[in-house]
Amino acid sequence: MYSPSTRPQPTDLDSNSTPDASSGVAVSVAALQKSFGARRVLHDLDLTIRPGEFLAIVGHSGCGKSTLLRLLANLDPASSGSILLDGTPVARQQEDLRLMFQDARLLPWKSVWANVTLGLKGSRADLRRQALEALNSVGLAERADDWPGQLSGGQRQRVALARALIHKPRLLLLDEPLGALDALTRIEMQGLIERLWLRHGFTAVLVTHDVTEAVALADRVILIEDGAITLDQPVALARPRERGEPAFADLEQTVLNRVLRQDHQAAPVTPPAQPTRQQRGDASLSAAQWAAYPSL
Ligand SMILES: Nc1ncnc2c1ncn2[C@@H]1O[C@H](COP(=O)(O)OP(=O)(O)OP(=O)(O)O)[C@@H](O)[C@H]1O
Repeated sequence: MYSPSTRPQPTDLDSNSTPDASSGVAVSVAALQKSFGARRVLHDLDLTIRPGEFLAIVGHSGCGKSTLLRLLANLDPASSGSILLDGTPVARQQEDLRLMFQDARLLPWKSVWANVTLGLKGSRADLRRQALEALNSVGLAERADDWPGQLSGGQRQRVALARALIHKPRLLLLDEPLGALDALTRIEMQGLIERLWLRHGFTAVLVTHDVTEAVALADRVILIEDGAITLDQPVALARPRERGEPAFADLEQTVLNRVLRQDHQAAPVTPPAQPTRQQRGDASLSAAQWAAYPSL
């Protein structure tokens, strides 16, 4: 086990490691606001991320997690406020960051290795060498000449990860990248992302619905609620983290309780009128089932 402050040296992880373990970018967000027409999604959001930090963002659907990520990536303009990467407006730091989404977004008519080197310039031999190196770091070098359609969902996400990392980003933005994967593949991918983050030292921002995933990976978990950050929870657990350990479970519960409390504090909503049995056309329900209808 190693603590967050004593990252393993690259050579502890594998022989292809990049030596710089502190190459992440500092992110500084101040008084950030974003509205879509009359709908105000983010308001007066302040956030500082340390170089090399792993931050997870959780929150209810529609709270503005992806919106914040898109602003950090400069894909959308903020309504007001500022986003600085190492003190420079994000618009001028595009080369420093890469994004990864829930779907791998690979070009189906290009081979796996050609997908990985998209946007890179160089001789074919050099690009292929770089692609093989990147694919090797995600355990997929032997699939370099396959087509994306021949890969599983998890393998496609590995290729997307290789495609992001080949650019040596200083900031990696992850928008629910494991959301479509089965539970086992998801845990394997979490381990891979953690190892690559430890090796390369980039700053990572992960949007996730999965509180366990957030606590497993992040140095800090923030909760967005009503357009602002309402929880900023450090996760000072040694890595790699053991999900079954009491300290892990305690933190997981702390975050989960806070997320769920939003529901209890929300303004009461008038439930829609229940349909009559006749309107629903369902005579097969037992009296007990019918009584429990709202939860069926
Ligand atoms: N381009 C857009 N135009 C109009 N409204 C938008 C646009 N993008 C996002 N929104 C709105 O902003 C709000 C936040 O959306 P966002 O995608 O950031 O939520 P989220 O927290 O990532 O949700 P989820 O967890 O479901 O992905 C939503 O109400 C959404 O409808």
